[in-house]
Amino acid sequence: MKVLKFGGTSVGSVDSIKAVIGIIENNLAKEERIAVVFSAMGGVTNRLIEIGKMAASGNKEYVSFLQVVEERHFAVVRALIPVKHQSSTFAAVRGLFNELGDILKGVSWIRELSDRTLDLIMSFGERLSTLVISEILMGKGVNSEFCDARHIIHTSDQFGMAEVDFAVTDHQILEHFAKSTALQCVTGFIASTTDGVTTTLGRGGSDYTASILAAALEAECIEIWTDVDGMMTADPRKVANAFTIPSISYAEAMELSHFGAKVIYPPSLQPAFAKNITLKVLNTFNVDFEGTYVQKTANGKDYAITGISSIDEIALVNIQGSGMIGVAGISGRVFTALSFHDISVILISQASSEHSICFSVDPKNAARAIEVLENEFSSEIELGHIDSVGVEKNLSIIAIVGEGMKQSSGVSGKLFSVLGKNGINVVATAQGSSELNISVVISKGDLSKALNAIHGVFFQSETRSLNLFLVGVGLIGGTLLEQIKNQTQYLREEKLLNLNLAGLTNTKKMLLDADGIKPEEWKARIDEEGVKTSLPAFVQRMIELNLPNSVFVDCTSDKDIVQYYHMLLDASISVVTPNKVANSGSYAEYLSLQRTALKRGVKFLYETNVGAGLPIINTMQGLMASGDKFLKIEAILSGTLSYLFNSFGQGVRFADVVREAKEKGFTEPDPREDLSGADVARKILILAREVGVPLEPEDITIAKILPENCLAAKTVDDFFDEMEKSDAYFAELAESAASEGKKLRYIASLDHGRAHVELKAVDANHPFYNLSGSDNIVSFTTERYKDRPLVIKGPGAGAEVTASGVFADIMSISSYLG
Ligand SMILES: NC(=O)c1ccc[n+]([C@@H]2O[C@H](COP(=O)([O-])OP(=O)(O)OC[C@H]3O[C@@H](n4cnc5c(N)ncnc54)[C@H](O)[C@@H]3O)[C@@H](O)[C@H]2O)c1
Ligand SMILES: N[C@@H](CCO)C(=O)O
Ligand code: NA
Repeated sequence: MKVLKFGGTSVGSVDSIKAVIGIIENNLAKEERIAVVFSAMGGVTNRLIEIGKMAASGNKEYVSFLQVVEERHFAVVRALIPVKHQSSTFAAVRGLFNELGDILKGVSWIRELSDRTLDLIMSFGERLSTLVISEILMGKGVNSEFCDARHIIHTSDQFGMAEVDFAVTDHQILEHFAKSTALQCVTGFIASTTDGVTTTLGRGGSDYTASILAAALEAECIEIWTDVDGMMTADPRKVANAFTIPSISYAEAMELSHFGAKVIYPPSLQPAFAKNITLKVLNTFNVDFEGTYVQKTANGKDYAITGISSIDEIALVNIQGSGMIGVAGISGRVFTALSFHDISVILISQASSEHSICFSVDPKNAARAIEVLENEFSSEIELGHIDSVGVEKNLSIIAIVGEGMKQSSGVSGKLFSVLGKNGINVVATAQGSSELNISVVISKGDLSKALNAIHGVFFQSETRSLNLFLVGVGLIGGTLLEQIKNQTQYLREEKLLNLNLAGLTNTKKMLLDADGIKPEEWKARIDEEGVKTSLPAFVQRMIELNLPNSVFVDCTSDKDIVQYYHMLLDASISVVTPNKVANSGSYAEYLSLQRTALKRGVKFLYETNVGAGLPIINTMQGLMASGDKFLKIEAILSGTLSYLFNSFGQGVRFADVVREAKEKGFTEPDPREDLSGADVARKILILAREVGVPLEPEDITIAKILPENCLAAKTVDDFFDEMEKSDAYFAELAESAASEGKKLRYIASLDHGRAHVELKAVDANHPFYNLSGSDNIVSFTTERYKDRPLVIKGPGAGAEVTASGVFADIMSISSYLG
């Protein structure tokens, strides 16, 4: 025996009823013995309540509202019952509406709507839907019978939420089902007293009907047919990656639905649970989908938790005072007073200091809760033993639920760590000793971010997202987008990582889209949908979006952008950049960025500030963290200058090689920065700071490469003109080095806390002699690398290597976020 229950959406329209009939016929074809329970057509119960209230208030418009409800039922009859059988069904439906019309007329006369009358009015919803569907089945030749549950389920006269008399009910169900072999189409939700007065079963009433039947008939299974794919790991409207939980225990289902998962209402399934009857939650609109099995114990688990659920809005009430410490009975009084005033408490937390108790309630009860407690403790408040009672609003609760967390360590660690890494403050927390549920109270504005971030870490085999916001789509930014485009599939398939480009701006236009901008479409989309660029607006919008795992990527050389780094890091958004401006300003600024990132638990990464993609800064940070001491740094840090000195010589003009370097993407957007030595000076400054030497920009001495006329050039074009004029000067430089068998090298060094940059001619014995192309080289002499220095060498400029260094920083944030 199997009991099938179809909810309001499943019987809400002609098409959905067709699907329902198909499901029933399938089951009958398998020669399964089944019983079916129906809710009222979707929305009808609420409509009937409204109509009843209108009638009671003397509003005659209820008549036309009722006609609309009637027409919905007629439409189903017309569509699904063969014409020659329609008239008897129409007559029966009309008969019910006449009866309901009379009742409502009475209500409008006496202007009173008791709970008892309301139950009677509501009962028409299920009576109508079930009658019509049983007629449709009969029209299709199915041997079926309409069963008015008021004849078999008997209850107390607590209208609105009547209590079932199981002794009588079970007996009547068995007797009724023994009488006939026809398929029973049973009205959900409704029952009656032993005197035959109509009652209803309260929230989840039709599930309750199915459960009562299944328990009495000792069914193997109840199928709850609804409009979603079973119970999900999280609310799919809030978490796009949520997926169906294949198997869940009764206890877990209880916990999840207490915290807002509305697919089933477990208290109404208690009779079935008590008899270990399996429950399946299935989708009428996706018949072949497996759905969710709800059983006493769930089948093997793939994840540490089973699901996440939340209550969007709660208020947190806090009562505290030194007079509470060690005093018995305070919490008893708190909760007795609340229960006396019918205020339901959602979560309770008390720290072991006993100094305060906090609990959360529905916000609409918050003011009353305070009043109740201030009354209860008025004398303690007066004596100062209890401070006044406080309330905090605009909060949400998130609960992670699962039997898997019992006696397994690390679950709460993971929860709090992902919240921390996303800058989400936990206001209160509670975990019962059943270890089935850990609840956290957070700010309402962080709810969506928190749900997505938590879902990401606990359901890892589902793809996680990293949200990127890119500023500057020039050489490096553009190349980065190209690299991301080419890696998207690999990252998704192999690393289960979705790089979601959520925002993009160039100097003209900007575009933000939380759902992502495909890298291959960015140009077209920014053209069509972009709005005028405004960096403050971009940053503000990003912060407002409040997406989890957000990373700001600055691929400009903009000097003013840096002011936003603080704001971003402070909002727990990581920053990745090849732009050296932030780290080469004042030391105080450098330090404060480092501190802010640390404080907020996010990352500020800038590996490409020095040597492009070469692992220079990471290596230094690793050595520093592990306690090595830097004694000396010597380095060639300009890809552009390296290329120049490797390429120009006999017959090659200096200005032409600079042009080549620019074309190859080695130079700064303004090549004067490279040739003036400024770029190298910034880099050695950054390296000095990385090893704890607090230098300021003016502390670096820079030897000039260029003659005065070049340095004085006002524009980049003038600059090239001046270099052409200075050809003889450069030729002389190159020849004098070559004549001694030497090569020119622009070497930066840090020694005994002093940094300088100088132009040297080095011979073949010098370790920096053998370089080619845009090679950089750094040589670290440290306490651990004393006899032979640690050397890192390779191409230190260019679009591909720089963009891939930026990409690597982004990837390291993704692994940090887990
Ligand atoms: N080229 C290299 O080898 C290399 C290596 C390491 C680091 N870097 C650094 O990478 C950064 C980018 O270099 P690039 O070669 O791509 O420069 P680029 O001039 O090609 O690109 C920068 C882009 O940013 C845009 N931009 C500037 N300010 C902006 C703002 N406020 N809002 C939006 N867009 C803005 C510009 O219009 C330009 O399109 C620089 O900081 C550079 O120092 C470059
Ligand atoms: N312009 C820089 C790019 C790398 O920072 C260089 O030439 O080295
Ligand atoms: Na680097």
